[in-house]
Amino acid sequence: MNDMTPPTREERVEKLKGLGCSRKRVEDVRFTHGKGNYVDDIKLPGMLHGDFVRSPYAHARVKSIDASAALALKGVVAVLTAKDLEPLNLHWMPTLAGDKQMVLADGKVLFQGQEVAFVLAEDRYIAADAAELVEVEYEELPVVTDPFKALEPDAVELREDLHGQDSGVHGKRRHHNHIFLWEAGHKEATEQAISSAEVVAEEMVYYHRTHPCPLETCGSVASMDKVNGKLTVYGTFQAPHVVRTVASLLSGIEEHNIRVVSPDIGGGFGNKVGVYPGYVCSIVASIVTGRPVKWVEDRMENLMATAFARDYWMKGRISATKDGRITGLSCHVTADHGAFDACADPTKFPAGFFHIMTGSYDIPVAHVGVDGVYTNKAPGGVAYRCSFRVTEAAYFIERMIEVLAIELGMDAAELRAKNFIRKEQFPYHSALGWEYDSGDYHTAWEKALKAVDYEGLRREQAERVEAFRRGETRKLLGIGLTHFTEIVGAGPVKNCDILGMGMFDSCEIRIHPTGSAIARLGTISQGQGHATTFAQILASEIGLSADSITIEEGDTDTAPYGLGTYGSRSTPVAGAATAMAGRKIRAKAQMIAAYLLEVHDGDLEWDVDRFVVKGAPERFKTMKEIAYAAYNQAIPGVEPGLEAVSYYDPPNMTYPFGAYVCVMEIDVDTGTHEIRQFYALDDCGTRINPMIIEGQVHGGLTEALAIAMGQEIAYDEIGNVKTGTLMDFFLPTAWETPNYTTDFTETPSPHHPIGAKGVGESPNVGGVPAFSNAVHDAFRAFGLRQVHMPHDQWRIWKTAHDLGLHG
Ligand code: PCD
Ligand SMILES: [Cu+]
Repeated sequence: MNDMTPPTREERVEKLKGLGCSRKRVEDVRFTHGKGNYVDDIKLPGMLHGDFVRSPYAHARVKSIDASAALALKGVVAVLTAKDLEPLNLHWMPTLAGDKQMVLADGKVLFQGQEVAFVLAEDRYIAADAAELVEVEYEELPVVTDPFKALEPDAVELREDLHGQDSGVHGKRRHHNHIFLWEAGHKEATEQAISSAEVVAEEMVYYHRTHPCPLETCGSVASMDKVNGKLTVYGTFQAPHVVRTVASLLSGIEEHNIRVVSPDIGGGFGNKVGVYPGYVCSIVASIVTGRPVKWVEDRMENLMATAFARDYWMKGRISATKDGRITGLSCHVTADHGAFDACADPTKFPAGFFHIMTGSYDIPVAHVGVDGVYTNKAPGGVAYRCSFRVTEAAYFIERMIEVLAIELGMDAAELRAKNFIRKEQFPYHSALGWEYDSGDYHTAWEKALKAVDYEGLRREQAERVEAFRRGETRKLLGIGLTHFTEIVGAGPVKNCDILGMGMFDSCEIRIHPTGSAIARLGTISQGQGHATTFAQILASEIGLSADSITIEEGDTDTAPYGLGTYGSRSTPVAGAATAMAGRKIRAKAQMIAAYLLEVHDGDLEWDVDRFVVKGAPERFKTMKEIAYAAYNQAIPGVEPGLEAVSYYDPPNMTYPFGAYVCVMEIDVDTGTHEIRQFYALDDCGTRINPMIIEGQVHGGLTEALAIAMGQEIAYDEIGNVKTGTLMDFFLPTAWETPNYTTDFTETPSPHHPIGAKGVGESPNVGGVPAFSNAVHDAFRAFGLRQVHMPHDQWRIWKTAHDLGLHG
């Protein structure tokens, strides 16, 4: 009897494992069984291995390169230098930021670790041995690692190739080491607001240079099939289609003859957005030799030469009335871009979306100017879990708020609440030109403060300060607050592009006759779990269980064109494309169902996994039945098959937000810290998979912890990288990582088809200021205003020392 009972509506919904379900990650079976397929797992017959000779100097002329000893080593096939690439016009390559970058040293080197020669050998070890045997004669030149010194009149000219060029793609260059000045907002109005304000706080906020450091380093395997003229490139690419187009433009090989595959990727975090010399060299080497060529960098190469992030010196001024109403905000950034401007930003925005720097606050006027500067450091400027300089902006405003609170003698939580954009102001137009889609900051803030018992914490903190002053304790208590607004989902093609390619994204769906499906997207997961979550979006749209839907990404021969995964854009853009393609499937399915049920289209309504005749619930066709009919029944006026594709150009970006509180104990004598509590409330609109969101938040917070508390790419004055190994570059383990409490509110995006916003980057954007503000807050009672990150043990100790707390 029971077996005959049809499932209830709830049971049918549950079976879909659609939106809102904490579905287990389908990709993990493969990973936990050691069956992942990463670039380094790819082994092709006859494959050669490449390795770089890299510069030990930060700035030097390359007088000569002698490869004879290397070439004499058994198993060495070739040694490529800039001279070999020059006839192909590949000794330099364009960067994502409209600059150009040497592929191999052309006459000089500009940073330590720069690629000088590419050694090709029968195996990886021979290649490494041979690289040691290449004799390079260098003549050292003066080194500049400080962007302010780089702009002094007598500073050495770094980019001689640009000599005499007083403008670049982003406008005027006012000095030979200057790249651009980019501005937004109203300068005069802002100056006016600040100079006439009752209270002004001014501070230099430095967000240090760091590095995404994914577990898997960058690499590629290029294979030129000379017989049929087809080039296949496997690589750690966050944007495989863009790599295909660029490879075609640079090599002259027609695009249909290039196949780019991003296999499993062991973490991207922005590190794998850019194009690196290793990719170019492996491709050229394969074209020249006709054999597959693999290049995989090691950890030190990864830290030294690929993709730094941040390095922004942000000089800020914020003004307010005596009772704490913000009246203006100004910021001047000196941005250290290293030797080449290879920032991964949309063309129009050389400082990314830094002008989201007014944050969560209703600030009437603002102005920002960003000076890009060349120094003898590695190029990059990648997002590192933050869509295009948003983390710098969030750190800046969240520090400025704290400094203003000190200036006003006001509680920092109250100051924030007083200035939040109010719920009814959305869509909100910011002073720097953004349209925030939706938000409810006060609700999130109140929830957060209540969850941590904010007032109780402040009382405890005050008691602690007293006890410290009485000599009863050596530990201080810091309460780190942050309310951040993110901007993710680039987006609008009219505003955003990479190398001229507009930033839409795509999804193509094929429903199979038995009612299962494959969907392919222009994005590529690097650990985010797209195979799990995109199937969930579709399940809710088309009424087939997520378990019956395969998601495939990363192979340009099969996936529709897309701009890739970074800047938390997959959910806002490709996720929207997925929903829209699903709706096209449903529209056709409705016509088929109408035919099968012999009713008019309009007499049907969608119900979870079926079309039902209105008013006659016993008459329906399930999606499975419809799929079968689509292929096996002649339906007048309807083509066979059930497929759809959607290219989605988002009308706007999405603006996720969050409220974080970090409670930290600091030992004044040792400089050590202990995180007692970390509360993270995220609002990413409609939640697809709460479990994955929680994982994303944990991961992003841990990267934020790393950055705030110790991680850094540091240089000495002659340009040596001091943190080029995991001995010196802080990567937190379970030991350093605290417990996180996650929470949420849900304010859907009004323009996204399912209301979802991105979330992957939010915890980093909000996390860094929360950790840093906790350190600052612990010392507030003793007069600390601003101290630079990372807050490692030594720097915290030094802060205590400089404040006279060591007696
Ligand atoms: N509402 C919502 C949202 C979202 N989600 C989910 O979550 C994730 C994420 O998302 P998103 O936010 O959209 O993002 P995407 O695009 O996907 O991704 C990207 C990001 O992601 C993150 N995360 C991660 N994880 C992992 N594991 N790994 C990795 O690598 C990574 N990375 C990082 C980064 S850094 Mo950049 O690149 O810097 O710009 S950006 C980034 C996915 O899965 C999705 O689906 C859900 O569920 N819901
Ligand atoms: Cu960023």
